Amino acid sequence: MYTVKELFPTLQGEGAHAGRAAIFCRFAGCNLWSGREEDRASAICQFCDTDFVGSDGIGGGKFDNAALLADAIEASWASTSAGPQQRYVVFTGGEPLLQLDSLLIEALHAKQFSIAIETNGTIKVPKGVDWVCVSPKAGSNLIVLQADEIKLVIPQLGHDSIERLLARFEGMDYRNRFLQAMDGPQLKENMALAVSLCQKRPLWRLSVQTHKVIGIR
Ligand SMILES: C[S@@+](CC[C@H](N)C(=O)[O-])C[C@H]1O[C@@H](n2cnc3c(N)ncnc32)[C@H](O)[C@@H]1O
Ligand SMILES: Nc1nc2[nH]cc(C(=O)O)c2c(=O)[nH]1
Ligand code: SF4
Ligand SMILES: [Mg+2]
Repeated sequence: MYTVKELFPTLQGEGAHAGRAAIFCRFAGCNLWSGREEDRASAICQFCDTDFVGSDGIGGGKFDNAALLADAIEASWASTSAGPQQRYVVFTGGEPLLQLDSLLIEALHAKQFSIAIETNGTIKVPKGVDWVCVSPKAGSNLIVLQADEIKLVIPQLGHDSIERLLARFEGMDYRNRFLQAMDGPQLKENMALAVSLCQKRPLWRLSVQTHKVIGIR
């Protein structure tokens, strides 16, 4: 059984694949926050911009098996009139690795989908995922030490220690490195910090949450 908060066609808004047509499958639940506002201040991850509780969003629901969820993802792709080429699904959440498993990966590969994940990097990635974006969270135990993409939301630590953190990630096996300004009341300041860090440390590129800028989901 898979619990999906929402399932919708859109464009990937962030990172190396920004602008690419994708189905977003947002799984319910996360291991770093309950999703309840009253727990936010005591959570390991406190800045989340997403509602991932329950299965009541657009296209959400409980799917009894991998075949049923893969069919729903395929139907969502077809709903945009896209043909069978370039099929792409992004699993996010919440934390998708609490639910994504080899049965679902196989069912989607059988339908010629490329599979991407957005993960906090605390859970082992199953075989067969085609694109891994890891977004480490301060205070969590990062175990995904190799990925296609790292997308670090800043600031999560004092400004001095951000540069030490960047230096550490520069020495690791991430093929694309992005900084993303933390959304919220300080977005403007955070964006200025991200821009200046990208200028100072050109191994990093800026990831703008383009879907928010243009008003799509
Ligand atoms: C909602 S998370 C879900 C996937 C996974 N749990 C993770 O944290 O990577 C999706 C992406 O949004 C980023 N994100 C969450 N809250 C944000 C915020 N307030 N500002 C900018 N990015 C944020 C996360 O770091 C992650 O890259
Ligand atoms: N369009 C769009 N792109 C995204 N990239 C990462 C997202 C996420 O919440 O994981 C996201 C999202 O929610 N919408
Ligand atoms: S780890 Fe991801 S889904 Fe979980 S609370 Fe943090 S940003 Fe949100
Ligand atoms: Mg999002």
